[in-house]
Amino acid sequence: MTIDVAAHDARLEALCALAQETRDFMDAVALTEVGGSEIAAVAAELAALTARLRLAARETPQPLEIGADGTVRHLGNAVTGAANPHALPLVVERDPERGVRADIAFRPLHEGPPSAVHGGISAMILDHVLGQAVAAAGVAGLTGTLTVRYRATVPYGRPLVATAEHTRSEGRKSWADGRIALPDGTVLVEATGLFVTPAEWVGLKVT
Ligand SMILES: CCCCC/C=C\C/C=C\C/C=C\C/C=C\CCCC(=O)SCCNC(=O)CCNC(=O)[C@H](O)C(C)(C)COP(=O)(O)OP(=O)(O)OC[C@H]1O[C@@H](n2cnc3c(N)ncnc32)[C@H](O)[C@@H]1OP(=O)(O)O
Repeated sequence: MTIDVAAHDARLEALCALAQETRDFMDAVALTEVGGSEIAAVAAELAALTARLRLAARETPQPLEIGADGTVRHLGNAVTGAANPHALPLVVERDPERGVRADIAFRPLHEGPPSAVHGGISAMILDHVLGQAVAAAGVAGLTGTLTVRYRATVPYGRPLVATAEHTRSEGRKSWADGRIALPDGTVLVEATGLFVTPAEWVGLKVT
């Protein structure tokens, strides 16, 4: 079987653009003040679009890909996947001082308590960045436990920063600490997690 790489890449690019349009749509749904009949008309158009996409569908989102250089791309990931409308998407970078870091831009869509971000959303982001910190340390694993301390409510609509670092490993168990903070370093939520490397992942190098 031959794969047209250019067509494949162009399709994925189009899918990522569709996911971003979908995020914009979801934001608009959360904030709209248009009238009921207009809402019903938009819902009908949306249902027709959904039917078009379902004409050809996969059973799972875009898969995790590990490049020859060990870099990981997971376009279907719920936190980082550019092709997944659920994702912010978060862009996680290696931080020379602190393991990994990511700029976060929460939106009104993420509201939990009035005017603040849902605690489960913050926990999801922390789960992910802690996981990437242990992966960056060469000991990628699945979350065993995650402990979250909510110090202050998390605002949406303003820039925030998530950081995390691997702290230690014992056998297949690895620990990481992380936090979501204001740009001035004020910590809003902090977490510590234990990640277990499945036996079949031992030795896997991801960067
Ligand atoms: C081969 C292809 C690989 C492809 C993927 C490759 C790489 C991925 C690459 C990059 C990843 C990049 C970033 C990651 C980013 C984010 C991470 C997202 C994290 C998640 O969103 S992930 C979803 C939620 N997560 C789960 O879905 C886990 C479900 N669960 C299981 O899959 C198993 O449960 C597992 C694997 C956890 C353990 O299974 P197991 O059979 O390997 O473990 P076992 O029993 O042998 O225990 C060994 C030692 O760990 C201790 N231990 C075990 N479990 C523990 C627990 N929960 N708490 C505390 N300690 C625990 C034991 O007490 C023992 O400790 P001791 O050695 O001291 O006795």
